[in-house]
Amino acid sequence: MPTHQQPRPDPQSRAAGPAAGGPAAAGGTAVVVVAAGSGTRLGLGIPKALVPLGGRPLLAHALDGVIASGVATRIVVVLPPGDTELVGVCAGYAPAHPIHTVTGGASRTASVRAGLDAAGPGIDHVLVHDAARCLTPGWVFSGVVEALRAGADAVVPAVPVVDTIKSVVASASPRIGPEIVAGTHERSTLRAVQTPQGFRLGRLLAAHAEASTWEADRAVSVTDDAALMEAVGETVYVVPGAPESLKITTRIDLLLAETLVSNGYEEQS
Ligand SMILES: Nc1ccn([C@@H]2O[C@H](COP(=O)(O)OP(=O)(O)OP(=O)(O)O)[C@@H](O)[C@H]2O)c(=O)n1
Ligand SMILES: C[C@](O)(CO)[C@H](O)COP(=O)(O)O
Repeated sequence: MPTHQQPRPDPQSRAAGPAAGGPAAAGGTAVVVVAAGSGTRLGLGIPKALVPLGGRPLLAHALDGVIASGVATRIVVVLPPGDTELVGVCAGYAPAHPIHTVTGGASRTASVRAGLDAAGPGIDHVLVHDAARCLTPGWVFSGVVEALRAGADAVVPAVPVVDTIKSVVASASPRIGPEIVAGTHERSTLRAVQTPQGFRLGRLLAAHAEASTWEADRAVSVTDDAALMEAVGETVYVVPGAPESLKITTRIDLLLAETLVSNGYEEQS
């Protein structure tokens, strides 16, 4: 069944939280929020997680969403090296919601690895979430956790692709145009993948360990954790994502996010 035709889960079901458990939920669920990126494409000269949205840093919106979802037994935030401000944002959630902070690396994959190392004892499942997807609704977190509890070792939320996607190669006549089309993908099979991506912690750690032995160019082309799981032969399940779970990458994304916040989307999620 296409993901977009699946029913939207009842938001009340998230109140069950991690203790409710299921066949595959013996231990806790850690949420690793990766927030160590520099925000080069946004171009505001400050780490993206610190950029204000509706007057509060992106990271605060992301943490509000994680906490409201009720799925986390432990929250780990991965921060840029040398940060002094985002650590204060995290400290503001204590004592009700203690946030564990660690320093990230030069790539998203390195930052995720640092977060996984801090997942702590008694954790079965981990959700890896981009701080840049700071408006993700709680029902997306719940949907990922439900699939893990039903027995999946890897789960991604996704939405159908609305553009026609083509592969390209370098053109032999750059005077006319730099690239030519090499093929057109069947759109009905394509999904735009979001975060939080959920995993059985041991399996994701094993995939990261395997990836650390790869050649640099292969490792650099990995843009999400699910791709590491795919590369080691794991089955990755897909559950519904949300359009408002956009990744704030460029100025136009920030403008859209400002509009969503000022129209009360967070309160509705
Ligand atoms: N070394 C890195 C790079 C990225 N991220 C995180 O991974 C998520 C997705 O990355 P992206 O949106 O590309 O963020 P930036 O790396 O900050 O953006 P840019 O590439 O424009 O610099 C973000 O929450 C970002 O903070 C991270 O923790 N560590
Ligand atoms: C993980 C991700 O958000 C899934 O869509 C995406 O791959 C991150 O890409 P980025 O280039 O590191 O922002």
